[in-house]
Amino acid sequence: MPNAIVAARDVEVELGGRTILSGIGLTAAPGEVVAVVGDNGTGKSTLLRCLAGLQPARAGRIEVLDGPPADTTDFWQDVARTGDEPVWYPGLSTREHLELMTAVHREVRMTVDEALAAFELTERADLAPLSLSTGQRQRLSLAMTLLRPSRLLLLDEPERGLDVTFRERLADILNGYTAEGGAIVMATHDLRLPEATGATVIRLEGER
Ligand SMILES: Nc1ncnc2c1ncn2[C@@H]1O[C@H](COP(=O)(O)OP(=O)(O)OP(=O)(O)O)[C@@H](O)[C@H]1O
Repeated sequence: MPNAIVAARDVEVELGGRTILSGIGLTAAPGEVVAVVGDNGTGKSTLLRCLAGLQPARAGRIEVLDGPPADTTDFWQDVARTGDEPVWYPGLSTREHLELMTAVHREVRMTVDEALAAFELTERADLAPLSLSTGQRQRLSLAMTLLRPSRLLLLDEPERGLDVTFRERLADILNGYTAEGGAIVMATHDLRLPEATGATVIRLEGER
């Protein structure tokens, strides 16, 4: 598909001798959101890892920004990902974790203060991440991902640990990202998030 930021066709993945994904395809052009849904163990995280170049596919074709995904610094210039909890740097506060992002990326999508406000962390800025609640830490992880520039967001269960009010706020934040021309592929168990972001839904079926 011309102009697609991510395009995958007939993706097949085997793990531990089992076929986890088979015949999976998706595309996301600038401004589009794809939500991958399905029961536990149906392969949502595996698919996101394939799109990130972290999991080889046994068959099929995946293109991200006109090339095969690869775990290289060039690739990660344009692609931002959340999944497992990031490594938190000992001794650095919530604010300083965001400042790290501004130090390593030439341009950022928002200032540290704007990110703290958008992710409702202003009051917690001086605490270490490990002193935050689970949901607050997830908000910090998302803030670090959304603060840096990217053209594609790969989000694995971005709603994890978030309360209902912030899940709605997250939909607004993601809509702001796509309005700027970014594309999003997310795995989610929250069916309101795809609806609120106008996502194309891909449902994975299979063994649980
Ligand atoms: N390294 C591995 N070796 C063997 N099997 C694996 C490996 N990693 C994952 N799997 C299996 O692949 C399947 C898909 O896992 P995956 O994490 O992609 O599912 P998921 O849809 O993201 O699940 P959840 O909703 O629980 O997050 C699971 O059955 C899991 O046990």
